[in-house]
Amino acid sequence: MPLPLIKAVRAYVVRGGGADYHDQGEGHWIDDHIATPMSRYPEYRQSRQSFGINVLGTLVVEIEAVDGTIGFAVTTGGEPAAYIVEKHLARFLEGRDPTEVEKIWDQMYFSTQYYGRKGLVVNAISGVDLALYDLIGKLRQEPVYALLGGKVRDELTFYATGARPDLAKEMGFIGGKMPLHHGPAEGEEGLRKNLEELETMRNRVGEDFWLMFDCWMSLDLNYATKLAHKAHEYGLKWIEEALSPDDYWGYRDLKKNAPPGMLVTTGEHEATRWGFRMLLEMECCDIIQPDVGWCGGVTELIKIANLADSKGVMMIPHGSSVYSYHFVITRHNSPFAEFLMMAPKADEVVPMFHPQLIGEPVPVNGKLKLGDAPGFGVELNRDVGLHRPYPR
Ligand SMILES: C[C@H](O)[C@H](O)[C@@H](O)[C@@H](O)C(=O)O
Ligand SMILES: [Mg+2]
Repeated sequence: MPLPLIKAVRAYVVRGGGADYHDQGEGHWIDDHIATPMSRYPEYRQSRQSFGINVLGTLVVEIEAVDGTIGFAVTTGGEPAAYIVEKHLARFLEGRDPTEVEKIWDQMYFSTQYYGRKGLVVNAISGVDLALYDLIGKLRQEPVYALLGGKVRDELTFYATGARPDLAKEMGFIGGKMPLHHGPAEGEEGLRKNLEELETMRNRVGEDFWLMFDCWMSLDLNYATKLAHKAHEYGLKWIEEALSPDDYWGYRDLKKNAPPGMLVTTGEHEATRWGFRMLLEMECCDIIQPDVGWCGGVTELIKIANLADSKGVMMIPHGSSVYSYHFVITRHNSPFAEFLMMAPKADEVVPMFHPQLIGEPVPVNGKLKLGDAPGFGVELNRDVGLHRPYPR
């Protein structure tokens, strides 16, 4: 039974949290002296917003079918991504059958390959692809996880990312991923401070609760190797995104030299099956962490997840709210998921993409049973100040 054709594609931008979750107000843990590749410049060390981590804002993609049904999705991209959607990608959707996701993805990717391949362009493609799956689910009255082969487990289990893994333990999460606060530019003193923070949290959470460091691309191989070995004394479960996403050789060596039993993870800033094939075939990591809103969307994440599964590698998506939840629950090699603590003090569970998604589910006691509402099961909050910069 063919579905109603696509009538219109629209791209909006929104500021203030939501999918561009680094776009937060003053005093938020997510912008408090977190180590980054820019930390080598003291003026950009205290705040990631100072160098522009929140410069893009949220991209909202809406796809309307001829019967008036609307699918939508949000991701990081703002006005430049909206331009790419309206001026370049929309032509491959309007007038088409929404179920042609493979053909549409192929045309979006290869028509932009000369200036895209990763980053902003693939964020835009991802936003369109996610909105397509939301539309197909709404037209078929099925949740996206049903379109992907159905649940392989009854509920999702989460670790929490934030400044307070001790509070995350009290809230029922299986682990806490801490932002790394000091990079190589702060020398031995910074390394010592990193380890003191880890020791403090280990003493608060006990021996069995998972603790991880998220290094957000800030380290060099030598520092990362040293940190891994010293952190091993405190039972660090994994060291995440220690190096530049392009340094496949460094990740290969870090994984070889990491302490036995410590996991090396990366991938949130990697894109497409080709990027993840490189990570997998060079044996760069033990867990890949694509963001479904940045790696190419559901259509591409299916390919990425299957590549990882064929090599016995876990695929634990970077936190992206319902967009990763609907995928994770259908994958055997995704036994748990990430939840980003978006409360400023990481002391309470709030919806990750708040305030953009009406009905956005959150873990309770570290667990979540997805409902059977169509699509991704959420509606767009139209009171968030949607602006369409490139109307057609
Ligand atoms: C906490 C990290 O610095 C990032 O802000 C986070 O978004 C990402 O790296 C993650 O894995 O959640
Ligand atoms: Mg990360």
